[in-house]
Amino acid sequence: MAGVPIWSARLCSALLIIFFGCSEARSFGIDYENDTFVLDGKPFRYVSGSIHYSRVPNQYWKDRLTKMFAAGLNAIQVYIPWNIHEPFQGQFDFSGQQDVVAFLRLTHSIGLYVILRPGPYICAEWEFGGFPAWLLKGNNDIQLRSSDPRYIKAVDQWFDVLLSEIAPLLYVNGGPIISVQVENEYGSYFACDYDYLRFLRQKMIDILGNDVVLFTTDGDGVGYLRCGTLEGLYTTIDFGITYDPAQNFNVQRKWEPRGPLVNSEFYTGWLDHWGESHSHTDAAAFAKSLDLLLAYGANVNMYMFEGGTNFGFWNGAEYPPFKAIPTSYDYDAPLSEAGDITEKYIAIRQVICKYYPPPPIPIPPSTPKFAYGKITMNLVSTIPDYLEKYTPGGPIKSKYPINMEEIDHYYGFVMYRHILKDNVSWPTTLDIMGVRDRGYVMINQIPFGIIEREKNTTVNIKGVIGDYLDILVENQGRINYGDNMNDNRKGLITNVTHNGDALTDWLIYPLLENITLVQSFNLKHSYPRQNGLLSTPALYTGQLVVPKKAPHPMDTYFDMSLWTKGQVWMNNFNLGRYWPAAGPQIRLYIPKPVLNQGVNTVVMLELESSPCMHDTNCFVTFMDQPLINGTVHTSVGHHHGKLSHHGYLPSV
Ligand SMILES: CCCC/N=C1\SC[C@@H]2[C@H](O)[C@H](O)[C@@H](O)CN12
Repeated sequence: MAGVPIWSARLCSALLIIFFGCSEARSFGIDYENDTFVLDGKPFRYVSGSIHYSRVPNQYWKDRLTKMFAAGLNAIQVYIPWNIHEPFQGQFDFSGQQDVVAFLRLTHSIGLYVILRPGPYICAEWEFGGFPAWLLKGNNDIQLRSSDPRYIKAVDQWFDVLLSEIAPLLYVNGGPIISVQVENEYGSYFACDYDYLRFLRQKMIDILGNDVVLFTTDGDGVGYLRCGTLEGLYTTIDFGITYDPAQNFNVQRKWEPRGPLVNSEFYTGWLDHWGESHSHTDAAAFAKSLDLLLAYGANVNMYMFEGGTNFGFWNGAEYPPFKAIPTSYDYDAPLSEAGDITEKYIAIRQVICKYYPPPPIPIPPSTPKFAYGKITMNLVSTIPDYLEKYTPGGPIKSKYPINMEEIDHYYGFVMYRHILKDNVSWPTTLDIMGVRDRGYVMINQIPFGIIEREKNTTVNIKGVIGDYLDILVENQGRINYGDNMNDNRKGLITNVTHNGDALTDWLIYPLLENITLVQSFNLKHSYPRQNGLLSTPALYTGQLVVPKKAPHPMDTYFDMSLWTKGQVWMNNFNLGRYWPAAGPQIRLYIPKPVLNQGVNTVVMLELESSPCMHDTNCFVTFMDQPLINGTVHTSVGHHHGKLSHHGYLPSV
């Protein structure tokens, strides 16, 4: 699809002026003499906040954006994740939760301008930094974020489609978009490929025209700006709390001696990792620093203002070492994950009101939360028993294991099955170096251990000819930052070996894209085996009954603190990953739009250790309070010392 030429968008704008007598052409630019942005010829400073439409249910977009307007912001900053809009190469989705145009129009209607960050790379603790995983299929040595022609071809096609959607929403064309970022902290990446930046700049100009402010953002260090900036793109920086803005902005002034001062990511909080304490930034300290920045005349975007949730499999990861991001992206932001007003929100609003008239609307209330209480969960099937029924088309057969990208299964789980060709006595050690990222090893459904990338990639087994060696692999999220982003393939990316010899002939089952099938299961003979603390990965279901009267349903929180690690769906909506055994997140946010009045169906995949082995604990609880700062355990999953190699079949 060719990009819509800019003249057509410009023509629309001109016709608006002619036929509707708009008094003057709209304009947004930079006044280098007075070191300011200018909007329709008048000095303009933005006080902005970041929100990601992909992390907030679209039914709640208006609630969060209105709260941002009520805080005194005049703009929002938003990323566009490429992977939610082009799930398969050449297949585009801008509908429903992906309707970015609707989100931008809604933002405009509320009275907020937009600072757009279309990437193509966005970082953001988002899966693969926004890149679609199909970029890695077959391209074993693709160099992302460079002039690699394979990468450029994919970006070119994507930007033709995306920027054509965006052009009519530029400020000059009657929309809210006042500026557009090129790439993202490119100076932090090793490639330093100026031709790549020049390609992006030209692509944006070709479709968006010359009347939009294009800018870059990098950490406030000379080392970052050396490779992150480009002629024709306005240089901005990002940094957290400071009590000496001059020192921070001196770095920007080395590249932009004149023009507006801009902190594009003023950190209100910070990201979390499973197994590490929840991040916190003091509200008063942040407010004091914001006051100094506004007094200094800076343009500020607060990152994040509304963090939201990594629903589904959309979280990213840090590397090295590999550390996955939790489901909650609360970020200790002024608006909580559920959009609740916080102390930090009030403190920020008070500071903004020192510089601008108070917003013309009251602060909207936090949405009500309800504790729906405890429900019993029931076993549906172990994953090995589920395989035959779930994949009617049968598994993929291969001599050696195949990584997820090659089988066009990009997110979630894959089961790799090998039927033993020899009797192997205890302890036979398997090397599974290429596990990406975490694997659950079974013999005939008996757990024999957990393997983890770069931490523990060997497991001892025993078995006889014909036994099933099953390895259930979880893709915990692709690395979203740093120089290792090209190495992001998932599943088993190398062979499984014993004494250096590769095991051959594998059956490969992509898992759990369509959770609706789980409801049709009634496998009586299926029950989890237990070995030490581990139980066979298995599916469980339960029913939550919500009163059939207003104000139900309401937001609620899913507490599975007796469970260990897995995935959970509500009414087939993928709420995300849970890992209370690691923390700090102990409960998952369930937004009201996911629930129905009446019966709601929960499905859980418990990977490690089910509480249902002891009938009394097979339940989950719905609470009215979040819990994302719980106890953390870094040495999670290392049950090996407690495994016996006999395994036993408990009575279930
Ligand atoms: C020390 C690593 C810095 C990497 N940059 C980060 S971590 C949190 C934020 C978000 O990822 C944001 O998307 C980045 O642009 C900047 N940043």
